[in-house]
Amino acid sequence: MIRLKKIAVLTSGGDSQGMNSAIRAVVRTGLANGYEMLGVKRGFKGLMDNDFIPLGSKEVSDILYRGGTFLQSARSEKFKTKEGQKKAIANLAERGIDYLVVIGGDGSYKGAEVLHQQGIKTYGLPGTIDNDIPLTDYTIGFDTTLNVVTNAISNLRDTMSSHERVSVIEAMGRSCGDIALQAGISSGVDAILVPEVEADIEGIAAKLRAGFDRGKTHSIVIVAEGAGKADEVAKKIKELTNLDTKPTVLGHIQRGGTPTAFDRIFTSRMGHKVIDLIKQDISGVALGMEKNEITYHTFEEIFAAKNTIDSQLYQIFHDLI
Ligand SMILES: Nc1ncnc2c1ncn2[C@@H]1O[C@H](COP(=O)(O)OP(=O)(O)O)[C@@H](O)[C@H]1O
Ligand SMILES: O=P(O)(O)OC[C@H]1O[C@](O)(COP(=O)(O)O)[C@@H](O)[C@@H]1O
Repeated sequence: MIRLKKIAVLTSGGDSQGMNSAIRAVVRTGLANGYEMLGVKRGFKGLMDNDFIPLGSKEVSDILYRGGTFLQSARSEKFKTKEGQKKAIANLAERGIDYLVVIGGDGSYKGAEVLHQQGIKTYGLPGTIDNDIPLTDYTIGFDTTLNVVTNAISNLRDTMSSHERVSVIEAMGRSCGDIALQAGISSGVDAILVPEVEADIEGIAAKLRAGFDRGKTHSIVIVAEGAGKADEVAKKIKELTNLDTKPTVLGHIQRGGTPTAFDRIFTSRMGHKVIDLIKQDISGVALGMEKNEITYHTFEEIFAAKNTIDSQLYQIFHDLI
């Protein structure tokens, strides 16, 4: 009897909207190409705990439009140890898994790369809302998060305007300001603080004060979490302007919600492409989108590349305020 080749898929690190759609695309395309498909629960933790489930077409129905990940996600310190990795590799061997697809952020890519170095054929799909992975224009969930943040800012603007206040909104992004920058542009905010650029808080405060003196009824400042805390920035602005300033931390609300059409199509394309790479026996690579093409690079290339703020967008923002 011919043994079908086996592909396992897992989600790791912070979840992001579109992970379910990505799992569905990998599974359905894999099945259509004659592979046996399995899911691993709770990321690398499940690999070490031998927590696998068979995935047929039915198991991935009704998940396309759901946020989160039905395979669950986790962060695991134990997997960073040689002992943890040995356990994971032994479980993969025992089950005869030929290929492993890891959907997660840059930390998860490190995990995928250490397995690849130890002989496992691994693939990365960029699952993080932060958009902080080099060599891809987008990560899974980033577009959905932008829409969530844009809607949240719109709600805040209404009440800030009625009360003539300044709103300081903290968005996610520990080392990358893309959520703050792009949601800031889409919302027409007055100032953006990102971790990649040193903030001129006195200059921002002076502009906000001048705006109110001209008759503005509200102002919005968006700060990426890696650039400062909303309450501290709000306190400073209040001190410098004497304007009523309120902090809001958007928190995990940003990671939820049904994925946008963009995230669903993006993940469907990557799921399709990863099976294509498996068929060609190309491994140790992560996928992404560059100039609307689905592309791939080795993990090493991705780790060597630097993720920088989009200077053109940053300039566009400053020319629009
Ligand atoms: N250097 C590493 N070696 C092995 N595994 C790693 C390494 N860095 C991260 N991981 C694994 O990937 C998981 C997810 O990474 P983390 O940085 O928390 O999230 P993300 O993948 O979203 O960036 C970690 O909990 C750990 O199990
Ligand atoms: O949900 P947690 O574990 O508190 O992590 C919060 C972090 O997760 C993120 O949403 C995504 O980060 P990762 O890509 O590292 O998972 C960050 O923006 C945020 O700082």
